[in-house]
Amino acid sequence: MMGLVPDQTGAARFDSDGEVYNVTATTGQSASAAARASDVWKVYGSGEAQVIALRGVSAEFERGRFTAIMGPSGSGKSTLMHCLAGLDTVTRGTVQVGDTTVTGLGDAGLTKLRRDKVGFIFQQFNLLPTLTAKENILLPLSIAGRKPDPAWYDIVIDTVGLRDRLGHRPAQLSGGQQQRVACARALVARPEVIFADEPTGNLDSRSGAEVLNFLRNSVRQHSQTIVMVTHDPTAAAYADRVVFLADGQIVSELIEPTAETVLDTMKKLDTPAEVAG
Ligand SMILES: Nc1ncnc2c1ncn2[C@@H]1O[C@H](COP(=O)(O)OP(=O)(O)OP(=O)(O)O)[C@@H](O)[C@H]1O
Repeated sequence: MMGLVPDQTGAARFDSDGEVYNVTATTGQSASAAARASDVWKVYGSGEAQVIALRGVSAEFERGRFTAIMGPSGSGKSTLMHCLAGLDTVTRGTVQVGDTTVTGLGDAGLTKLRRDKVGFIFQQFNLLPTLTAKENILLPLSIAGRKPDPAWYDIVIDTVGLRDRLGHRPAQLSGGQQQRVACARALVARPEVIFADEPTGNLDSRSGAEVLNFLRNSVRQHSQTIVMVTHDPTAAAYADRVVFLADGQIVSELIEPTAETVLDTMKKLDTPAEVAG
């Protein structure tokens, strides 16, 4: 008998033939969380057009860990990431990044949060075409009126392997190199947490692997916190932990995932008739 079993928090647990994936994402509170969602609901529209994108999501994203968010199309992955990063407002519930309560911040507070506490990596790179790689990397710090820590800047540039490309503009770089510029831009400010939305979605598998290795190393060697939305089980396997969403709820979690265990869990989520028992 397989079923989605509501737990005490109102979230669901994936239960299949005695094999239970514990959803520790929904329990307890730890001081080491870099980001936290508590009973987050997100409703778009109203009346017949209403969509409930998140239904009481509670999750913690530990400091110095790499977490992937997976789930079927429309399950709420991007919505959750946008709410965590202060790019979208929640309908109900609370979001915290470090010691900042994001929910309730006004425009000035949100701008400060995005400038000082979070870094972003998007599928489309989002580099400014008229700026060189170096100028793109330093842009968020320049806007904030901050200077990079020279030693850290050097580490970031060497880790992403861009030293001989710093004077190039995005159009003169490959997709993989452009995404590495975007990774360096996110890392150089040492944000509390980096949110990556399908960072390898536009890359071939080799460039994708380079970017993922770089992200994983920044977690392992420099204690960066990363939360990444992906559709790709191979990409998710680079993370320390995978949180699975289905229909706006966290339904499963894997620690130390492999591409196989991620794929296996996704297959179960993709067969709702079977899941519903
Ligand atoms: N701005 C919006 N207005 C109305 N509905 C929205 C909006 N953004 C997202 N939704 C809906 O909310 C639900 C969750 O969307 P979301 O983009 O978070 O899913 P996802 O898991 O990231 O999907 P995908 O994997 O396809 O990118 C979907 O049903 C989507 O249609």
